Amino acid sequence: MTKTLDHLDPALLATRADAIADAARDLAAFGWTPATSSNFSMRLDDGLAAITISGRDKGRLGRDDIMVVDMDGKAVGSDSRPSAETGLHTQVYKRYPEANVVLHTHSRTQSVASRLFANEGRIRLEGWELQKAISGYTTHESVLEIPVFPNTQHMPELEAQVDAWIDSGKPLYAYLINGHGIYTWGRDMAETRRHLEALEFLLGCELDLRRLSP
Ligand SMILES: CSC[C@@H](O)[C@@H](O)C(=O)COP(=O)(O)O
Ligand SMILES: [Zn+2]
Repeated sequence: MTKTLDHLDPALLATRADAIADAARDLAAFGWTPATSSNFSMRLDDGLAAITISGRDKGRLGRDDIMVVDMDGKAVGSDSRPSAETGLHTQVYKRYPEANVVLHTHSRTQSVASRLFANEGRIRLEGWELQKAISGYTTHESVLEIPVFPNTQHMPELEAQVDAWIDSGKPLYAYLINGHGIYTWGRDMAETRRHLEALEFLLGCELDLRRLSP
């Protein structure tokens, strides 16, 4: 059955679109969304999410740059093309019912770290106080693993890699895609931004350590 927006409160969509645009403007100002890269979404209900339209300048989003998709990534009530990476967003909503926001950015730090750690397939973070910015982490002594998946333009391949990591029982709070960027999520926009900002900081610290260590 074709889904419609009939049962969706337009005020809810407008609020979510504004929240996405506000966050995107800030992240773009940090320089993390160069050249129309990056994509952002928020869950609307069990079956729908608001997501950025493909190819838009993420630093200048308005309500018209956000559309609705179902959990199969299909456009609902719009002829626009959703983000090319919509499948990675809906995957998070399907795998993590508590997740309501997904943020994907392409910062220089994220991009360089993904290349540097690609051979190891993961970045192991340990000993950093800021790990506690990730929900569920209460001490710098814990180990926070961020996988680095090979990049591909074929989303089902990427989704399969993410599924395999989750199915192996390992915790997943974020992942890098090699030469591409980072995906992270959370219960609300504040938590998700905290995750993203902490990870950006931690990846930068790891890069500095590699640069400075003899
Ligand atoms: C402009 S290059 C980056 C894109 O290929 C992609 O990785 C990206 O993040 C943005 O794609 P989009 O389709 O606008 O959501
Ligand atoms: Zn991307």
